[in-house]
Amino acid sequence: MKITRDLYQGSLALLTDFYQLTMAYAYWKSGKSEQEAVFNLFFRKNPFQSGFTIAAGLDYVIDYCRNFKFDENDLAYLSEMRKEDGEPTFDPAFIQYLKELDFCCDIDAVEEGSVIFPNTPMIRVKGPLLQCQLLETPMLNIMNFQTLVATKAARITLEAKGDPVLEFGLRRAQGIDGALAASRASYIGGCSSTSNVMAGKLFGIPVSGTHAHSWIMAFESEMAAFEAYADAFPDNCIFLVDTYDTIKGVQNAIRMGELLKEKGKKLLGIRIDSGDLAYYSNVAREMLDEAGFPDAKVVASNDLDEHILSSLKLQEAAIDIWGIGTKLVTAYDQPALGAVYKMAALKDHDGKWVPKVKVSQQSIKINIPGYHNVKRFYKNGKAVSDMIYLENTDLSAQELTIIDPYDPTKRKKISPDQLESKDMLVPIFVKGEKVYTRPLLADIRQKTLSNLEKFDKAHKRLINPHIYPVGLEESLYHLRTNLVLQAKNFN
Ligand SMILES: Nc1ncnc2c1ncn2[C@@H]1O[C@H](COP(=O)(O)OP(=O)(O)OP(=O)(O)O)[C@@H](O)[C@H]1O
Ligand SMILES: O=P(O)(O)OC[C@H]1O[C@H](OP(=O)(O)OP(=O)(O)O)[C@H](O)[C@@H]1O
Ligand SMILES: O=C(O)c1cccnc1
Ligand SMILES: [Mg+2]
Repeated sequence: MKITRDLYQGSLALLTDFYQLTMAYAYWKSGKSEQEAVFNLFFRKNPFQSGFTIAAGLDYVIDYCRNFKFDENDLAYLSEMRKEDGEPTFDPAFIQYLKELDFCCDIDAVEEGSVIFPNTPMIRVKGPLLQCQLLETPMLNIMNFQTLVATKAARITLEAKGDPVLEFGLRRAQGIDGALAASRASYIGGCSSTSNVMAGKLFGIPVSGTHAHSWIMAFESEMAAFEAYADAFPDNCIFLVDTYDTIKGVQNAIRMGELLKEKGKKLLGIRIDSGDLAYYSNVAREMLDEAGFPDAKVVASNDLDEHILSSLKLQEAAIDIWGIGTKLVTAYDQPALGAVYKMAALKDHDGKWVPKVKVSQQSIKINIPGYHNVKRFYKNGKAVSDMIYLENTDLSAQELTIIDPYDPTKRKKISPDQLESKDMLVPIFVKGEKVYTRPLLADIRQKTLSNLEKFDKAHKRLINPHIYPVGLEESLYHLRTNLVLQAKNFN
């Protein structure tokens, strides 16, 4: 088998946990496969102690659902599976059922690039129980990682305060697919470009880069290396100055700048990849300015993250462009988001929806039941709170109360007629048909930036961000409380 090409043989249907398939089989056998259900995908805590999260990955989910099909190879593999007693794991009639399976769910989701918060549904799936169940693992796989990295990228780009952030992560990313998804998510989160050429080709992300220390080391002197690079790329000269001695490197870059000037070309900048970046960037800035290159940019890299970036800004480092790899694409300080996918309602045999809760000793693990949506309220263009509400609730009252799902003493009154509002979930699939027009990636990135603008800076600071209010509409709060009490046999 070719490991890195054609590995999936065109089908992702088996990219799931085995228990999804055994449950699917058992649903089918017990006559429950077509019973209608609602599931929600959500997370319980913002990553990185952030005050917000950026949604990413929906486009992959759309692609997954559109190609939701077990192909001949998948079915052959499943047919060959055996139980301990040597009998086939799956009845041939079930294999035939899978073969004919036609994706027919309704899916609503928050758009990529949305600013989102714990406990609110990112994706809501309604459809036959068996299909809803089969979507769990692949959707979580996709959404958990891309949302995590998009959030990390947004935190970094917010601290960069408009300076370009170049994503350099490919060499340290979690494998091939992890690298591609991370480049995509980093761009959604606000990075300007990627060094990953394949991500550029596949997703249309701008590709950019400088050169490595090995380039310098391949020549007899740093100056000779700069000259050869300028010869090949006279319009794209950003010289890496720290291979031997950063100050001498900047002097050489300035000499090159003068040579380029004589040819009617321009020194774009320098890159510093070691040492005290505040100190060296300022020394380099002064040298470049004095030599008549005020437009030459200083690029910095070397194990940067949002915290070091923020510190460098406070130190007034003269850095214009930030190259960030490892800590961005691996989401270094929190390797997984922890989003979950939980049943919220099931239709009974009389066609009535029954809301469902999973009870837990840990109150944070008790899900929000029912077919619900999220409404975001805005005042003077700024987001003020999110309300999770049951779709059939009458919201025409003058005043609504939202209640914190984990602390009923935390409440907020909302006067809907004095505020603008929008529902966060938008229709993606209706009965298996795609109704959503997928935006261009560059537009999603733009949306992230403009969505973040709508939030007060208190929610965006790195340390102890102010918690954005998200609450349950009162009747949903009571429904949930009663269901939990019922499940615990209190009433
Ligand atoms: N002024 C600064 N304030 C805070 N952190 C900084 C500052 N300058 C550099 N850093 C960070 O400090 C760390 C320095 O790491 P390290 O000691 O491994 O690098 P180095 O010795 O400078 O370079 P290298 O090992 O790549 O030659 C990096 O994460 C870098 O981003
Ligand atoms: O530091 P990151 O945020 O991951 O950014 C990417 C790094 O990759 C390159 O060098 P590499 O780390 O391969 O070698 P180095 O450690 O000698 O710099 C580059 O010079 C950066 O340092
Ligand atoms: O283009 C660069 O400067 C670059 C690319 C990948 C990793 N580090 C640096
Ligand atoms: Mg390094």
